[in-house]
Formats: sequence, C-alpha cells, structure tokens
Amino acid sequence: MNPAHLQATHLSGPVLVIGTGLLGASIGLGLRARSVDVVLSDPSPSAQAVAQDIGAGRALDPGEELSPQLVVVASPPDVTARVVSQALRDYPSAVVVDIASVKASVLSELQQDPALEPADLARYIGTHPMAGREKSGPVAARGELFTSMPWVLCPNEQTSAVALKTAQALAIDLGAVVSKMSVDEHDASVALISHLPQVMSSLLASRLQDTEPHALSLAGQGLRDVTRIAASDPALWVQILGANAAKLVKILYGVREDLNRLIGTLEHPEATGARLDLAQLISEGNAGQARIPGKHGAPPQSFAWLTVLVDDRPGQIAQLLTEIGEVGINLEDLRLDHSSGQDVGMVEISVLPSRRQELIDYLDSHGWKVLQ
Ligand SMILES: NC(=O)C1=CN([C@@H]2O[C@H](COP(=O)(O)OP(=O)(O)OC[C@H]3O[C@@H](n4cnc5c(N)ncnc54)[C@H](O)[C@@H]3O)[C@@H](O)[C@H]2O)C=CC1
Ligand SMILES: O=C(O)C(=O)Cc1ccc(O)cc1
Repeated sequence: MNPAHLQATHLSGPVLVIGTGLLGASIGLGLRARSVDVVLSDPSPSAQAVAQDIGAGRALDPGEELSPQLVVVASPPDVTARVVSQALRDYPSAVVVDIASVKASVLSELQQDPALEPADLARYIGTHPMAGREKSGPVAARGELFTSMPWVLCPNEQTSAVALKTAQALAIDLGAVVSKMSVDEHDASVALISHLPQVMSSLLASRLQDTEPHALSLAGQGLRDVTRIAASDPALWVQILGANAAKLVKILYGVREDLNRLIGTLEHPEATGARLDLAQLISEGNAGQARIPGKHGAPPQSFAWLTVLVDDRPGQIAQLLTEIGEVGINLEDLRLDHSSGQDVGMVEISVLPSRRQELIDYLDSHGWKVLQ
C-alpha cells in the first residue's frame, strides 16, 4: 500500500541522527549529499568521530540550542524505545522516527512509557529501511545504501499527518521506495522476508565450521549467495530474533515439516514417489523465487547473466564498466569473484535478456574475454 495521497516533500533540516553506526552514518551521508544539515550523536565517541570524519554530519556546536525538524533514532533495537522517548521530550517540536528492524515491541514499550503523553506519540512514527549490510559500524556506511530499496512506514494510531509526511520525505530524499504497513503486518512480513533468511543462512554456514579445507576450496557462487548474511552481527540479531520470536517460530514450524519430509525422502531415495517429491521441492522453490520483486518494487524480472574475465590489476573493472556505459546498456546487477590461485577476476554482469547478446558481441569485439 503506497501513501500516494501524500504529496512528496523534501527535508529542510536540521536532522539529528542518534546512533551513528552503519545505518545512522549511512542516513547522514545520504542527507549530506543533499546538503541537509545533519547533527550526529552517539554514546560511543569513536562511532561518533568516525561518522563525522566520513562526512555523515557534524557534532553539536558548544552552546548550540538545537531545534531539529527531524530526529532519526538509529540505535540498537533493544534501547530504541528509550532513546525515542528521550528524544520526544528533549525536542518538543521535532518529528521522531526510529529505523529498528522490529516495530511492534518498540511501539508497545512507547505506549506504556509513563513519561510520555499521547500527544507525544503524534510526533513519532516507526519506520524500517529494508536495506543494510552484513557489517556494522560507521566504517561500513554508504550514502547510497537506500537507493531503490523499500522503506516501510508504520504509523501508530496517534501519528500526525506531519510526522508521516516528514518520515516519507526522509525515505524519498534517500532514494528509497516508500510503503506503509501496521506494526503487526510489518513484523509478520519481515519474519519471512528478513529473519528467516538470516537464520537459514546462519544454520547453513555453521555447518562449514569444521569442514576440511579441501571441501571449502570448491566453494562457488551458490554457497556465497546463501551465506553472505551469515557474517551479520550477533549482538544485533539476538535483539531482532528475540523481539520477533513468536512470528518467526510459526514459519519455522513449517520449515521443520518440510525438512522432515525431505529427510524421509532422502532416506529412501529409490522408493516410489521419491523422485517426484524431490522435483516438487525444487519446483516449489522455483515458484517462490520467481515471486521476488525486481528493483523499485517492480514485478519480478529475470535478468540474463554473463561473465567477463579481467586481469587482476587496478583499473580493469572501471574500464569494463566505462565501456558497458558507452554502449548504453544498463547494468542491473554486478558480482565480483576470484578464481582461486589465479591472477584473474570474474565479473558477473546481469542485463535485460534482450540486450545480452548485443553486449557479448560488443565486449568480444573490444578484446574482453566473455564466458557465456
Ligand atoms: N544492520 C542493518 O543492516 C540494518 C539495521 N537496521 C536497524 O538499524 C539500527 C542500527 O543498526 P546498525 O546501524 O546496523 O548498528 P550499528 O551497531 O552499526 O550501530 C548502532 C549504533 O548505536 C549506538 N548506540 C548504542 N547504544 C545507544 C544508545 N543508547 N543511544 C544511542 N545510540 C546508541 C552504537 O554506539 C552504534 O554506533 C538497529 O535498530 C537495526 O535494527 C535497520 C535496517 C538494516
Ligand atoms: O545485508 C542484507 O542484505 C540485509 O538484508 C541486511 C538487513 C538487516 C536487517 C534489516 O532489518 C534489514 C536489512
């Protein structure tokens, strides 16, 4: 559901970002690129200093009385309600948003906070940018993190039109695609779309801990695809999974059933119907995967991949991208890989299927080695 009835506006600032880790510093960088005045605050002096050094915003000037248009709380989920509550009281004319990965627990803590009046909650709106990385801290921050990524707004019953509009302006200024949901709809959705992938990735990657190096040396892109987020921060995920346990466990009951069925099939692979069961498993996966939307929330789009071999020396990839730009073909996605033990890199490129052959012919004729 898109809040299309709300006219898009931009932030005027100042914006105070509390919590200057990966997300807070990325928001600061993105807003600074639009020349919005961003003030940073973090209880960790090093997180604050790094965020300032990378250009995500400035410190409060000594003696400055800040009156922010917007406060963005980007702290860990378990302290988020407390930080929001303090911000609502410290800045009585500001809109306050948080970006924590879970929404119902934060709202319920705020609704039970005796220090807040119902009117305070009119200036608060929970939000969640569905963009991040498996790394944390401001060093990993990127101003473009939110470009074309979903950003969910979860207004509460009291949220004012101004608060909703200001949160929408934040997401739009950072290039995100805005949608609106209740906190329960949000938490049920992310249990499947974000929290299940995290636990499945962690479960799978944990199997690799004691694997022999000769087996690991065979690792290809498939394993990398499904284990990237297994490198995520345990401290953050303990909080996310704990806060959304009830919604996630319902999905895991279904996964357990499917897993039991698969184990039963594989224990007797020659039994009648076993092959059909396996085909069904893979086909059902095909059907689910095909439903994942493309960029900008567009309908699922399958792109065609090709692989280009490049020498492992500086400037090669930049040169390749420049040449692809010159032929006017839009890159939909890009992955880099290295052949173990060789001085070559592999650049995997995805483009619209209708442009794939044209790009292969162009790159071939310009001396690139294309693997099809
Ligand atoms: N990591 C990700 O990919 C995503 C994270 N989020 C949410 O964004 C929020 C921040 O996550 P990250 O930036 O990844 O974490 P991070 O660990 O990189 O940064 C968190 C920052 O909050 C600061 N902090 C700790 N206690 C605080 C307090 N009481 N008051 C103010 N700041 C405090 C820390 O010093 C740290 O600099 C979390 O609520 C998370 O659920 C949302 C979308 C994606
Ligand atoms: O790294 C990725 O691809 C992620 O999906 C990261 C992420 C982590 C937590 C969120 O609440 C949202 C996104």
